[in-house]
Amino acid sequence: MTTAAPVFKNSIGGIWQAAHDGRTFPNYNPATGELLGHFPLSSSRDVDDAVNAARLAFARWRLVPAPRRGEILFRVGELLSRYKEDLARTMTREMGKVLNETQGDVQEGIDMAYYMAGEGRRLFGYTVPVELPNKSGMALRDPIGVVACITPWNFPVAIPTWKLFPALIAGNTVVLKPASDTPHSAQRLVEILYEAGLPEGVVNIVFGSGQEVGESLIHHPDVSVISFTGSTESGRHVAVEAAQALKRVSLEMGGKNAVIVLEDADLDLAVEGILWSAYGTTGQRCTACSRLIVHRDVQDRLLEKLVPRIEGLRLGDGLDEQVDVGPVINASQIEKIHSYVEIGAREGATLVTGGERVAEGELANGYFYRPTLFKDVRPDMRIAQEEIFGPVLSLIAVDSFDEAIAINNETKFGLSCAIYTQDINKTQRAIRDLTTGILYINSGTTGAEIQLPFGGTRGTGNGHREAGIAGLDVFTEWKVVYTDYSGKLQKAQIDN
Ligand SMILES: NC(=O)C1=CN([C@@H]2O[C@H](COP(=O)(O)OP(=O)(O)OC[C@H]3O[C@@H](n4cnc5c(N)ncnc54)[C@H](OP(=O)(O)O)[C@@H]3O)[C@@H](O)[C@H]2O)C=CC1
Ligand SMILES: O=C(O)CCC(=O)C(=O)O
Repeated sequence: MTTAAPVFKNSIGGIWQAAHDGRTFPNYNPATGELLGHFPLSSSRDVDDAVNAARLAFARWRLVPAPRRGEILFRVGELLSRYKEDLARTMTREMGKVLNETQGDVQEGIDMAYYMAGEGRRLFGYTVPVELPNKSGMALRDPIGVVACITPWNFPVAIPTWKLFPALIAGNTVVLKPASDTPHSAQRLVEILYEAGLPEGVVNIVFGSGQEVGESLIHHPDVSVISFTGSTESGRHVAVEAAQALKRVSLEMGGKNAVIVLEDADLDLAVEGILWSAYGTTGQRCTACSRLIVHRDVQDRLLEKLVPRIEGLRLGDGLDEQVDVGPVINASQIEKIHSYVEIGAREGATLVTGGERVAEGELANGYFYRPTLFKDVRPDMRIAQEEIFGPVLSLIAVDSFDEAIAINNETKFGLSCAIYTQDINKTQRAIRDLTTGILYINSGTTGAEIQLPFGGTRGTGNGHREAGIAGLDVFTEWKVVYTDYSGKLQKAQIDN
């Protein structure tokens, strides 16, 4: 017996509803090709409704005391914990990464919920002395208004929570536009928010394309803040368009992250870090390692240990617990990955392993790509400079620590970086000289924690950070309050 794929709806003003014109788009499993459901293919009319609902809800939500807002987020954390397994399976089905990674993705949402719930009882401002007697000065955080959150497919729960929860605790309301490749995970997240007691309209979700829903959101006059994660191309476009209306924009975009292995490194430790940073999530993390900068003295020994481990990675459906590496997200992504492999070969890099699509047996209906390693890569090659977002690693041999640092710093991105060495002096110099948002010493380039700021230098972003206290800066406006309780015009006020 076959059951029809379910049809999902937008949530606007707390009511689940179809798109105005009733259009839908399908959602498929990238490992099997199975049809998972249909989601509204929304238009600017649906965006108008959602922004209007968020605008109306803002008038009330900003007045809810922050500790009460925090209690709702705490309940969200509890519900996410309760549904963790189910959510992880939903995510693996629509996105492909293996179950322990999708569990980790949900866990980041849980961590963020509890963390921001705590912020509800802090939201620290500060007081400082002012120049006159009987006068005080303080700075406090105000919410801004309606926030548009535009999110990618690689962290379908975690990344929305990194945006939603700080926005909400600060008293803003939200319209979420999730990636078209992972609508179901986002739909479940919004259901959970309402189950936790969020008032109607405080979070709205509108499904549909970047071209239509995304564009309408970034141009909407009542959207005050745009928080975007995705490609450099889309992020730049969002920033340019939003600049016309002087909207606040936070961008989190690509990476070309390196693992640096120095001549004194513990190579077994390095192999573990490289393997999971380069091929975990099938290389589809903005923090994934795609450059391996290795001191020439240890290159051969490292390859001897690393290559068999790469070739031993098991590809398959992420729901199977024996599988290490799931599919890539969709057809255009697998074409992009393969085109970069061809570019690498043309540029003169040596293919050590991988370099092909796998479509045999159980893998026939999915988008599987063999974990790939190039060596003899020069730092100026396109495979060493451009974000591929797939399981492709480029080894660049160097002769010194200084050369490794310089090569790391010479890409247009600067998100994360790892260095393997036993030399404390070199780790200190690495901390000083690597221009990176996140530095890992003796562990891989992935594994960010939500209590610390997340984001990068150069073209990775536009200077903002997500998570930690810094994550609140995007969603709050500083307000300064002076109170004069002297009851008279003071001399220094006249002198000024
Ligand atoms: N830094 C990161 O974490 C990520 C980086 N990437 C990079 O991006 C590449 C392409 O991935 P892709 O998903 O296409 O990334 P996009 O930048 O196209 O998508 C990210 C989000 O932006 C939306 N969007 C697309 N165009 C617009 C627009 N004009 N206005 C407003 N919103 C828009 C998308 O909607 P829709 O899904 O409907 O197109 C999605 O919700 C990857 O190969 C990788 O290099 C991708 C994902 C995450
Ligand atoms: O690797 C991590 O720790 C976080 C990765 C991430 O958020 C991303 O790839 O977008």
